[in-house]
Amino acid sequence: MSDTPDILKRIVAHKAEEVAACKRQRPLADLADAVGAAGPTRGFADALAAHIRDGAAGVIAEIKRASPSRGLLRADFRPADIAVSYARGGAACLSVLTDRDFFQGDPQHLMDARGACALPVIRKDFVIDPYQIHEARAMGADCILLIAACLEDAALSDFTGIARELGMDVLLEVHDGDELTRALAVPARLIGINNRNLRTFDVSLGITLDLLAQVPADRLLVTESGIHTRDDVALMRAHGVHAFLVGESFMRAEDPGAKLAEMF
Ligand SMILES: O=C(O)c1ccccc1NCC(=O)[C@H](O)[C@H](O)COP(=O)(O)O
Repeated sequence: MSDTPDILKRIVAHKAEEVAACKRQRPLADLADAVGAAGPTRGFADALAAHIRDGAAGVIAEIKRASPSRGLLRADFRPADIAVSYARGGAACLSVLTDRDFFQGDPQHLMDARGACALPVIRKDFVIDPYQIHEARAMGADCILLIAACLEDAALSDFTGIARELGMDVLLEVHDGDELTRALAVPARLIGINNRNLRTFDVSLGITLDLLAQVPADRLLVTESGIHTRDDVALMRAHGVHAFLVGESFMRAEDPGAKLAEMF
């Protein structure tokens, strides 16, 4: 794929234009009312931890129509129905893509999914500006994703603080040892190790296995991407990794929640 090597750069550059347009349309001050009306958060990290404490896997089940690496994943795409199916299948939390241009996502997908069940939801997008954190809460999100590869140290720390002030958890995502070192300097409870290299799209579960020893016990490690089989789940759990973020395998299944129950 000719456009893969710079996909993260392209997404971030595009995101800056998108955020600037959103700010013009709906200034931060206007978001405050929606943030106030959003109601309490549902406790994303707590829900994951509770599943694991009970001996189960903590599954963050993803709702995404398409991705840059895989193209269209699901033609029959109804976020509310998928959310209900995931809740029935035993998910601890939901992840909903809100990026329109690269994932065919939409903020409405998050609102529909969250409205259809009682599960906490992470806004899965490329956060590069505090505006998006307020926007996330305004649309109901209980957690945001921060990607170490997209943000300087100061932003990782500041954005985590803003999310916490708004009552949200943060899933701080890394892909290598340097990013993990930077992430551990930030008081985010959830550390995501993405098995997918977001620049080349290579996926290897070895990324989690190589880095997991460096994650202290007071952080909750989430393995992300490339989990497709019961063997993948068993491999991770045998290494003490009990929290998972899974998208593609569920999205390609006719009944995503049944697929979740079967794999976990
Ligand atoms: O998946 C992509 O193509 C992608 C490209 C650029 C940035 C992020 C991308 N994916 C986000 C994710 O990492 C996954 O949605 C998530 O971890 C679930 O992975 P999977 O189970 O493999 O769908």
